[in-house]
Amino acid sequence: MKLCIEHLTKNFQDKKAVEDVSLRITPGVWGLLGANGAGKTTLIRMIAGILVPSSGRITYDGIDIRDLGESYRSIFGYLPQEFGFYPEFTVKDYLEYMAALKGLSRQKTREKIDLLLDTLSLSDVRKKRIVKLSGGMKRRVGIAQALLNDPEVLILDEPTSGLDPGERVRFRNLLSEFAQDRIVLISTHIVSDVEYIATCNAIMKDGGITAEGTTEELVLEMKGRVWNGIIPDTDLLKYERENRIVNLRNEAGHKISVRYISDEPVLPCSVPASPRLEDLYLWLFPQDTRREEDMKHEFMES
Ligand SMILES: Nc1ncnc2c1ncn2[C@@H]1O[C@H](COP(=O)(O)OP(=O)(O)OP(=O)(O)O)[C@@H](O)[C@H]1O
Repeated sequence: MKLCIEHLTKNFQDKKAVEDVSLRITPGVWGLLGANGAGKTTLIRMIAGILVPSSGRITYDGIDIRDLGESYRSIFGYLPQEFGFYPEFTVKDYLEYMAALKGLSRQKTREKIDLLLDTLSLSDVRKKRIVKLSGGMKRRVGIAQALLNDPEVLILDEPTSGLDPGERVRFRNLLSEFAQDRIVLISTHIVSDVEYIATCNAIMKDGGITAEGTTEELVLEMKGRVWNGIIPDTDLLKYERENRIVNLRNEAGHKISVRYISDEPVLPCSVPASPRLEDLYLWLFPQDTRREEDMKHEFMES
């Protein structure tokens, strides 16, 4: 079971959304990390066979997915960022409709829907119209449809948006279990979605893959660059302007404990911190580092 992406490029007029991307994806959970506009959705839509690459190819077990046609779709599950449904559909109607599109038998459809509704805590709303559901529930319905055909390859685009923290944890556990002998690719800019469950991560930036490896391999890059310091709370904005602060916590006595990235310790009372994948991500995508306005807001609320 191997999904190979070979020198894949996608141009939209003069915009190169994906440029010369190559990946060999084997069973396990893969995290595809990148900021907004990095090219993740474009790459995923090509893997899903919805977008035709400008150049390069994608093979599954050595055969071009365009030649696999219907048989590729039957082993494939996909949760797009936004999924469409008729407004009249109840959860059950929608899942039955999707099961029919995927060619499941009636018996299999019934069994699978019952199981997924139960696993995703949707049994109580099976007769509810999807439009009436909360964002998190809608997302879980989307996840259920992606799992209907027990896909060998499961691709999820920003799967946890709208899920509450408890749902996120349950969802991560579900995926870890599901990925034992399958390929699960999760595209996200939320590092914690993949940090502890991904067998491998690929980080996308400006249409290309800038880093690839296990979480342990990737965080090595940040070794000796992550620190914890303590600053007076009145100096937060000054320090924030001058340093790459990735996290903070209010302490007693008008102090703030600050996690920051720097080649050298520069804040008072600095001690080295164990690097995490999030540190590397924020190093690569400084624009996703906590914005000054967010920090000011959080600081004033606390
Ligand atoms: N149909 C299109 N026509 C023109 N440009 C596009 C099109 N689709 C995507 N792009 C551009 O390609 C780049 C990559 O977009 P893409 O949606 O793949 O990024 P992304 O990493 O998925 O971002 P997000 O997390 O915001 O969805 C962006 O600059 C985007 O504006």
